[in-house]
Amino acid sequence: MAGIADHYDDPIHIAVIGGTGLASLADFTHVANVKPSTPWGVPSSPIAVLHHPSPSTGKSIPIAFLSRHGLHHELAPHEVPSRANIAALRSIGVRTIIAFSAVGSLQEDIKPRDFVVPDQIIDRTKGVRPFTFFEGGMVGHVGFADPFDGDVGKVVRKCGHSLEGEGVRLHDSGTVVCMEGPQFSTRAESKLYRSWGGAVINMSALPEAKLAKEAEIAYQMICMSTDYDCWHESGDVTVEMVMGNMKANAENARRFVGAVLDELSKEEHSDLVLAKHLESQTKFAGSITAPAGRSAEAKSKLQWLFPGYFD
Ligand SMILES: CSC[C@H]1O[C@H](OP(=O)(O)O)[C@H](O)[C@@H]1O
Ligand SMILES: Nc1ncnc2[nH]cnc12
Repeated sequence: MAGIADHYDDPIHIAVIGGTGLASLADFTHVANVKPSTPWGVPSSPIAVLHHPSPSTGKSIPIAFLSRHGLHHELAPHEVPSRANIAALRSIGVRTIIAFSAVGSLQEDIKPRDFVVPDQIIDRTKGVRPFTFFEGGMVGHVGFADPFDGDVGKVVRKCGHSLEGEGVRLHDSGTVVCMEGPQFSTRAESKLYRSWGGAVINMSALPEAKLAKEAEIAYQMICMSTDYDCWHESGDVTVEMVMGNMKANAENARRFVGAVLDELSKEEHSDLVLAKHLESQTKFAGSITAPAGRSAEAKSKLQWLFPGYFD
């Protein structure tokens, strides 16, 4: 692409992971495309570096944008290289991720096109997706009680509420059920998830959120409801339904993400976006394997991801 660099030298602290129907962000200046290669492979798409003027200083803040399913939605949920995505983002300096997801609603009150900022996850993936950086000779156990970052979540909720009345309807909390897919749920499963208190359902929250937690990245998902899955009498979910609602509300989704980026780019949030509150957690969580038991391969991969942690 003319005028777009293939490298970017300054660290980038904030990233957006775009999902179904959100493959780019308008209204930002696209300055570079970077393609970091990681010990876990290459990310889903080139990482676009976008310039965004900080509302408090007017200075340009770089934002990384990664398309979860690839530039043309060619990766199924179980094919998304989440380890490479998270490792690549961390390697360019990212410590805060706003992840966007199209979801089915499991509750009457969460209508198609409503937004939900979830606070919990139920894991219904089937173990076929690589879900940890700690394996093959180095064991690590990070806490995952709160899969989303409370402080980033507060900022996201405030921004969402500021757009209410302009077409945005926001639910402040909810449990996202992450299923394996790619087929949608059976009616019995959908009803079961409702009985468990699930608010919305997708195929993408995991292992992304687990890997972000291991990588000491403050991670918050923004969900946009696109359908009532198959429990509701209004009709079963289809891809047309999902894409139709995504398209119809894409402008609101972009405005929501834009408002969050405006807010996070303010000087007052500089420690938050660097996730200072998470720093070094994984150093301790990942030091359970005694040095004599650490395999050279596992160690070198983790040294790549966490320079200085496991020397
Ligand atoms: C096209 S419907 C199923 C698909 O949509 C969601 O994608 P994303 O979370 O990346 O927005 C869901 O998780 C499935 O991958
Ligand atoms: N009903 C549904 N189930 C799983 N993922 C989805 N993404 C959007 N709608 C969905």
